[in-house]
Amino acid sequence: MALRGFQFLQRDWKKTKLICELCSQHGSNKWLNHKSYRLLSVSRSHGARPPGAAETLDVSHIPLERTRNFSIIAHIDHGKSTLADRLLEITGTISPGEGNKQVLDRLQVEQERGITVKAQTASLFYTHNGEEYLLNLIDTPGHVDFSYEVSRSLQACQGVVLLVDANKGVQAQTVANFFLAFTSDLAIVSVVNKIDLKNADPDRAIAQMQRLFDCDPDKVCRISAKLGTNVQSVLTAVIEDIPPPSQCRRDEPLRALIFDSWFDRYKGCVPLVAVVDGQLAAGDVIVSSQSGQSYEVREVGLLRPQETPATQLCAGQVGYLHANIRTATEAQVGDTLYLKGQSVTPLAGFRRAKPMVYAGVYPMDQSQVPNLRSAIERLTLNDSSVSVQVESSAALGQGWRLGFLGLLHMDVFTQRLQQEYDSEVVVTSPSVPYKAKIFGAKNIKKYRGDEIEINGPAQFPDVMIVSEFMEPMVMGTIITPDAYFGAVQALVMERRGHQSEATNIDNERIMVRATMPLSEVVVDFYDELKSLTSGYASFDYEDAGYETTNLSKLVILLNGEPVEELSLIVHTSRARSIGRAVCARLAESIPRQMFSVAIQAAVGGKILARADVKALKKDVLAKCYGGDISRKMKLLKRQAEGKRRMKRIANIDIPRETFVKVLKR
Ligand SMILES: Nc1nc2c(ncn2[C@@H]2O[C@H](COP(=O)(O)OP(=O)(O)OP(=O)(O)O)[C@@H](O)[C@H]2O)c(=O)[nH]1
Repeated sequence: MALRGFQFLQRDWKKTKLICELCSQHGSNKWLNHKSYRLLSVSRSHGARPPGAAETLDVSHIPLERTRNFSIIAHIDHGKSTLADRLLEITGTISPGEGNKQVLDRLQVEQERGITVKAQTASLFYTHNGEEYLLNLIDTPGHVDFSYEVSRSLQACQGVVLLVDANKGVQAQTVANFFLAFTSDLAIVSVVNKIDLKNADPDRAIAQMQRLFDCDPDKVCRISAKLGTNVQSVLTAVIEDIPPPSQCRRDEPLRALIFDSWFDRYKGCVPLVAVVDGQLAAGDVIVSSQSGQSYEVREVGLLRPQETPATQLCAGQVGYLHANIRTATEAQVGDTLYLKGQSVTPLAGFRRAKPMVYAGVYPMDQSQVPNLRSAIERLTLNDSSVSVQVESSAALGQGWRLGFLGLLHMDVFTQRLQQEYDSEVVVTSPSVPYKAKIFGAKNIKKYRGDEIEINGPAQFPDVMIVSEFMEPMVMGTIITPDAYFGAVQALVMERRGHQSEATNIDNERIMVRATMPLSEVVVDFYDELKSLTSGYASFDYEDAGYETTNLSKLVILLNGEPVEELSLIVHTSRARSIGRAVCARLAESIPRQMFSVAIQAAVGGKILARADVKALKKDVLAKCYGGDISRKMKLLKRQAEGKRRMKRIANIDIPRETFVKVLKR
């Protein structure tokens, strides 16, 4: 396999360079100097084996009793990926070394931002009391916007390692993740990390865990994932306290649940499956229970963390398969695979993620629509929490209305579109999913029911026919030092929230639970909370249904022309203040044009706010007296490049980022 790849790369070096640029870290023009590591980099990032490492694993002899499937869960930055690195090292999956930093954070966006956005799996072999165990580890993201990755991963596990930072103690996402694991009936191994820090207080963190989660303080592992201190005790606890997947049956017909998948340009869709019953090997013909299509399996294997082929995958194990599945829509997460000719009951699959924010996503130019369509299809295969609907706009042309789990999720998704699929996009102002009850909807052709969902300003109905508007609410959990309790309460009230409880989790910190409108939370609540509490408070939220509200559509006009893409749905009491803020922000971010621009915010034809951008002719060559022509060309080229990144709306050039910026307070 590696040799074939090598010959191919030598024959077609242009393609090779392209691949490497996609991997970006290894992009280089110097083909001759780089051919060996180029092959390695292609291998690493696309999952194949490096040369010489191709050995087929046989894991069929490891019984269910010696198999453990577990996730590492924690608040953001408490050290999940660092612990995963140490576990990979201890089990010999990767060799110990300086270069092993967050090995499972393989996406470029993860490395750039230093956060995990995608759950990653690795199979480890570990000998305990003279017996070999197969441990399937899933490293999960910590940020609330990626909680769908956590809940999906937990379905493939029988237990979790719950990690708490010894310095910061229990945080809001720790509480949310604990309840996710607890309600899924999973065994919990409690671990306090970062005990090496100067101001670490593991006793305080353990006391908090005991108080909130009722865990046995003597069983909490105290570790430093960074230095490797006591990490072995985590592996022992995983083996002793997490049960094996005993509900799996190896002698039953095959049932394999797809719980992740990704697109490989050579191998097509690569599903990652949890084999629940039976076994799966190369040569088997499998059927998708969703599409009914059948495929011949070419290869099965384990992630270590690269793809490593195996003779077979047995019930209780987690691994990938290659079956020449060509289109991204064929291997959907939640699908059950079974052997052709056998009849089985499909597995329950996954609850679909409920989008928290919607935004229009459009190509920079309409000729890129087919590319963007295929990029969105391939990326949503790897991120199944994104919902997709086709939409079109007068100014931006054909595009898509995508549903995300939060603004960070939206940001990461659009960054991945650009980095992994070279698709640059314009994103319109995000909006939460509102609802409206319509008078006499039966008589209005375009409404099918009494209640409609409003996922963006373009869908906002005429207020005359609406009997009631409803907005999505969330139950927020805030953990804050008690010195900031008053400030936090004031912030919650300012954001139209109402506090339902406040619990002391120790002598210094309070956990506040409050119901708040999602629209008030989603944009910048966390930033504001962090700055109010000098970074000490943490925040997490969960869905809390809908409540009646009063909404208006704030229309933004540029030189008198309404711009749907910049319009917003707002709480009526906030229309004027948001209108003013949006006009001011637009005035700052719209570059001065050849003519003056009037920016207005209006509700139902009534102008509530206005700002102006004065006219200007930008002569980039103004300071270039005589001189070299290449210098002038460079300046003009830079100006043209800048213009390309703008979107022309109502004859006005608007920078791409403006659409999201208008929402910030
Ligand atoms: N001093 C010290 N630092 C640690 C330890 N474990 C992790 N860190 C540091 O904490 C930071 C966050 O670590 P990560 O492993 O990325 O945390 P994470 O929980 O995976 O982060 P997300 O996946 O983004 O939620 C990094 O700078 C690590 O080097 C530890 O035991 N001691």
